[in-house]
Amino acid sequence: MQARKLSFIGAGNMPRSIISGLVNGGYDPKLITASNPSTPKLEALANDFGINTTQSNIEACEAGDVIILSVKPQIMAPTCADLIQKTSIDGKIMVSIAAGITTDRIIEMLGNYNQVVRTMPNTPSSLSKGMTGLYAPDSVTQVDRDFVGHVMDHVGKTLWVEKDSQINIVIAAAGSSPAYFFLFAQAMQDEAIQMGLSSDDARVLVQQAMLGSAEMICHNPDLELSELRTQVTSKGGTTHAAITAFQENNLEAIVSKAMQAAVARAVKMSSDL
Ligand SMILES: NC(=O)C1=CN([C@@H]2O[C@H](COP(=O)(O)OP(=O)(O)OC[C@H]3O[C@@H](n4cnc5c(N)ncnc54)[C@H](OP(=O)(O)O)[C@@H]3O)[C@@H](O)[C@H]2O)C=CC1
Ligand SMILES: O=C(O)[C@@H]1CCC=N1
Repeated sequence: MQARKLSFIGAGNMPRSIISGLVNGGYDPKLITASNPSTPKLEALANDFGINTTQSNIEACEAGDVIILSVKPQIMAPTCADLIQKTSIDGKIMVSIAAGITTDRIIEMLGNYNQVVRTMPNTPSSLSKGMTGLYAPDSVTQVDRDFVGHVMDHVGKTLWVEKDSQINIVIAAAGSSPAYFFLFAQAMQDEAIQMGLSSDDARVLVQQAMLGSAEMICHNPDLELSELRTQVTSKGGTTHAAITAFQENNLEAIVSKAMQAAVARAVKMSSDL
């Protein structure tokens, strides 16, 4: 697939993760530009990955064929308004990574420009272990869908959804979920420290168990997750005691409530922004 020039508007945590995965995955850094109002993140991106940087969103937009709108949802509207007032976006593919802004709303923010792809990536993209959900309206050609999918394939796996609203499920299950796993890992590390291990030893135990478990899930696609759990759980043993404690304290209900809260927040943001 022919490479195209990518410009990121906003250079915070998420675009940095994508840029890291792209460059480490072989995307030519000379084809990547990022803009940001302050310079420290731009300097770090230029030093670490050799990409082009600018403090001007307009310059970044003019440099790119594919524009990745990477600002916080709350400033997406004024950022888009500024772009369409000061430069032409005709012929460009506009990609949003923002949570809680529907595709229709992005199109509206861009003055009814409908070459828009809505995506929801996550920060493991920095290690090319990301998960990105994508949605595009009928106005976007298959060639352009394929290109945006190809870009995000550089930083992990991709999943196209049929309806814009399903991006909110991607947020709950993958966009936000690295934070759930970090919280779980932190709670385990804290308890192992309480029980008498050093912080470093507690961390290595937790991180290696988490990594190995994730790898087992990936390498055993035909095994249900419940079966992988059963394989660890000896009758009358320690795992059974721990799992019983989780279930008596409604772990499944807590997870369900947390994912529903993420979706509800995205829906609320969509109505406010
Ligand atoms: N973090 C995550 O895990 C994920 C985030 N997202 C989405 O990614 C987007 C960015 O989030 P994230 O990177 O985490 O946010 P950050 O807070 O890390 O970064 C926001 C960046 O936007 C910059 N900025 C502020 N105003 C402007 C402007 N007018 N023009 C250009 N850049 C500006 C800020 O610059 P400065 O430092 O100078 O203020 C900052 O670098 C959001 O829409 C979020 O919903 C999606 C999936 C996952
Ligand atoms: O918390 C947020 O709103 C963003 C979107 C998904 C992850 N971070």
